[in-house]
Amino acid sequence: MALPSPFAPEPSYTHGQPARTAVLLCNLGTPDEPTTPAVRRYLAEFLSDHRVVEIPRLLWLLILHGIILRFRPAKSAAKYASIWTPEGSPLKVWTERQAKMLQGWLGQRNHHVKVAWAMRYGSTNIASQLTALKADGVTRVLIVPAYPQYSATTTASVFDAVYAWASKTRSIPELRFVNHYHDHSGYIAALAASVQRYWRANGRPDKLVMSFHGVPERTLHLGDIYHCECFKTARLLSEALGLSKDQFKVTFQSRLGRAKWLEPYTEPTLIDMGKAGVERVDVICPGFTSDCLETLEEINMEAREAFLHAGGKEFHYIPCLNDDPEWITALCQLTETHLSGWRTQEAPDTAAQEVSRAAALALGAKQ
Ligand SMILES: C=CC1=C(C)c2cc3[nH]c(cc4nc(cc5[nH]c(cc1n2)c(C)c5CCC(=O)O)C(CCC(=O)O)=C4C)c(C)c3C=C
Ligand SMILES: [Fe+2]
Ligand SMILES: [Fe+2]
Repeated sequence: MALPSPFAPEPSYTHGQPARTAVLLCNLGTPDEPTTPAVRRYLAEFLSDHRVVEIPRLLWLLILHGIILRFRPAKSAAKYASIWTPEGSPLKVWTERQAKMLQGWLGQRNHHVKVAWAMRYGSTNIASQLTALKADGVTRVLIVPAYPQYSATTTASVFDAVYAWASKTRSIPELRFVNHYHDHSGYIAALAASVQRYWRANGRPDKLVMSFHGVPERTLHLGDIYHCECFKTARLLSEALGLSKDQFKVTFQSRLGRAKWLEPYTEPTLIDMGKAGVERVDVICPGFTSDCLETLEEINMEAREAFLHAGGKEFHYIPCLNDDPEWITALCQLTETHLSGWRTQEAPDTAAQEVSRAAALALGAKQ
């Protein structure tokens, strides 16, 4: 009797076929709908990831299931409802659009590449998308996280999901990973152009606040490079805009729990500015490549309210790069660099095909 294999059977799909290359754009994930049960499902998966919360497992699971998942889903669902669009969650809508545009851009540059998108948590997950790509004959995949700054909490977690899928797969495609692009010239230029465009239309602020998603401060001491990469992005953006040190400020948002996170925190900083007589602030979130709950609700609603309440006069939110053509061009340059050597721009290697076809025939003849 044959023992069952831990790997699912699969066709030897690469046999005699030319290599097919894909780019998988991976973002964080979002609930399927802005309801308490859907948000609870999403948060349960997200916050159970040991990359996201690095404290002893048992203690954390008790806190997560005993406290957080009881109260947070309803509050978060109301926030999601305030930013939801007819097409769904903004994070999903923008990520899908970026993938479509990148497909077109790469196609125009004669790359024979399939561009897909996936989410680390929730629907359209990384495993299901990799399985679909493989079923489509893809043999090489470039993984592109939507995060310009590397963090173990986000980037490494995307990679974990890819490795987990690969560990259950017999024929693993060739894999490449983009770790970060916090200092990529195209990304910085796209950010600078979006700020300049905004300022041409709306005038300039007293301060530009660059707000990045926070992480626990402990991760910095444990060696996470995220903090340094945020500051490098901010410095490069300020240089591109010709700002002096007193014209901008880097802050960190979205703190969760009681531990110390990276400082200065965005909202208290804005409150201090409002109290100190700063009349106009413009806020940009360079670490988010798509608008989402954290930018549209936490910054453009909550932080706005806090600043104005503290005495500020004008609050302007500068949107994320979303479907900005300069950003898609940067994404195209970035992927092109990482695709090099995979010969996506050439016709399939017919000589190699002939050899493998001949080998297949010879094998067939022997059986
Ligand atoms: C322990 C908690 C969290 C860490 C660490 C963390 C890091 C981190 N997150 C992003 C990007 C996004 N986070 C988003 C939402 C979100 N983040 C956390 C917690 C941590 N994030 C929670 C609980 C939530 C859900 C919303 C809520 O209940 O407050 C999002 C938006 C998702 C959306 O659906 O719109 C993004 C994007 C980064 C880049 C990062 C570390 C660098
Ligand atoms: Fe987050
Ligand atoms: Fe938040």
